[in-house]
This record gives sequence, structure tokens and C-alpha cells, in this order.
Amino acid sequence: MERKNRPTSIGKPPHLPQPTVDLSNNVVTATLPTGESAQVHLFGATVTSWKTSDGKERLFLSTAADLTGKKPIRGGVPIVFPVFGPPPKDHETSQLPQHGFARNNTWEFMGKSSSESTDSKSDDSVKLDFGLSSSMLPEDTKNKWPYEFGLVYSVTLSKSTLKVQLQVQNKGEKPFDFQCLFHTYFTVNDISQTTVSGLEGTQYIDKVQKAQTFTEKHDALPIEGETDRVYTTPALPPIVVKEGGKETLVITRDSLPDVTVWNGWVDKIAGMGDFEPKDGWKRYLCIEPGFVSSWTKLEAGEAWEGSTVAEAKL
Ligand SMILES: O=P(O)(O)OC[C@H]1O[C@H](O)[C@H](O)[C@@H](O)[C@@H]1O
Repeated sequence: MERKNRPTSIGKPPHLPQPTVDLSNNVVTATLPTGESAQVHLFGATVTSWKTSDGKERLFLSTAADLTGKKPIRGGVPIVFPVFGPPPKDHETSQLPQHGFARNNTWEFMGKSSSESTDSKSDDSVKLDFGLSSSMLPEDTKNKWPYEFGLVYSVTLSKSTLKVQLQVQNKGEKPFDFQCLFHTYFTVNDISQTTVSGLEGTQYIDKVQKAQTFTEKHDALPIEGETDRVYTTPALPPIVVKEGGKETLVITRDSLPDVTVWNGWVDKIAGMGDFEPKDGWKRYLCIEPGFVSSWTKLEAGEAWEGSTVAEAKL
């Protein structure tokens, strides 16, 4: 895959504070001069930490998450590709594991770039690029999904926002179908005080209720039990998370019409070996922008791009 190592400070006076980016032990850590930081494990290109300038951790990471590369990381932002959930039986992805292979293979770090706003005295964002292509997969996985692809995943840390973007390239000679999703675990202080707005009037499949389809009636949806819903929102409304009625997060999207809202609640989390602490269900909510309600077909040589931005309200 083509490398994109770009210089970070062309034409800038050397005294301006710069973002720092460090790669050690297969983890990339980026820190802005204003204190925001993000961490990305090369395994799965999983963002495992996003801290705002107030020091607050915005992503939930299980304390029992396996960080050794043996299984997908429980928490942060695992990437779902090329299939969401258990693969359908009669589909080209049927031999793949749940949520595909992007979250359980090691990506390469392709480099960083940064940008400065016109009135800023420092670089105020940094973009990290990661790549995964068919040639980097184990033979076994290649055989299960024999397509030539390239993924470029960009994580941009700015003041109060984290943007993630996935570009999918078909590098082969035959078309393929894919689904993708950013399986984002956000931290909340108290799930019983948390609501999700922006979904009113949209249709969802409720996986807790035998995959029946409903229309969302809540202006502000409370999370009051096991919740596992895939909303389809072609108009891409912003999704707003509130705690105690106060906005804490605003999530916007580009080319990602679906949003999964997931909290496993007491019993489901009790049964997950890599989810700790066991009362952690009170302090996380997955809001997962993606394109999973249908398949996206990529012809040979074509590329597709989707992104989402989470803005933390300080
Ligand atoms: O345990 P995992 O494979 O990471 O999946 C965790 C969860 O992911 C999504 O949110 C699905 O909608 C859920 O049904 C699933 O339980």
C-alpha cells in the first residue's frame, strides 16, 4: 500500500507548538499542544482512548480487554468490515467471523499529517492514517473472502472532536459487496440518566425483539434495559447524547446511513468474559455509525468513503 508520510510543519515557524505522535509497542499515541489525546492500537486499528483537554476519557475500554492481538479489543472503536454481525449463511462473507476481519488483524501505520487554523498559534489537529490490504491477511482469511481490497482508515484528533473515516478500495478485477461500521463505545457517567436524540421518526430493527421493525417514537430515547437496535436514517440527522438533559456528545456522519445503539445491560455483560468491570454496563453506550442495512457493491477499481465525527461538549 502506498505510504503517505507527509511533513507536519512545512512553512511554519519552528517555535509553534506541534502535536506529538509516538509509535511504541504497536500503539500510536497522538497528543495536541492543547492537551487532547488519542491512542490507536495497530491491532484492528482500534482507537482505545480519546481524551479531551479537560482530561476526560470519552471512550469506554473494558479493563479485561485482550490487548495481545488474540481477539478483538472490547471497547474503544473496533472497525466492522466487511460484514456486520453474524454473517448471513448464503453470502460470500458466510465463512468470516462476526463483524468481519478488520478488527482482528494488524494494520500498518501509514503516517501523520496536521493542520492549523488561521487564527491559531499552534497546530490544532492531527490526522493518523492506517492501512490494511488483502496481502496483509492470513491465508486462511484470504481464502474465506477472496477479494483484493485496500482499506485506509484515518483518525483525526482536533479540539473537542474525533473524526474517523474509512476508505474502501476494490483493487481486484471482480466486484465485491461489503458492510462497514464504527463500533464506538462511548463512556457515560450513568446510563440511567442518558438519552439519545435525533432518531425520532426513523425505522429500526430491534434485535432484542426478534428483529422486528419499529419506528422510533422518542424525541429523547432513554436506555432502560438491554438495547440492540439498528436504525436506518438516510437523512443523516445528528445524533445527540444527553446526560441529565445536558448535551455531552454530538455525532455527525457522512455516507453512513445506519446507526446501531447497543447496551448489553446486566445479563449480556455478565456473560462476556472480556467485559469488566461487570457493572460497566452502567457507564458505556455504543453508538455505531455504519452502512449495514444493505450491501454496498464496489466494482473493480472503485473506491468508497464514509466518516463520522464525534464532538464532545465540554
Ligand atoms: O461481542 P461482539 O462481537 O463485539 O458484538 C457486540 C455487539 O455488537 C453490535 O452492537 C451488535 O448489534 C450486538 O448484537 C453485539 O452484541
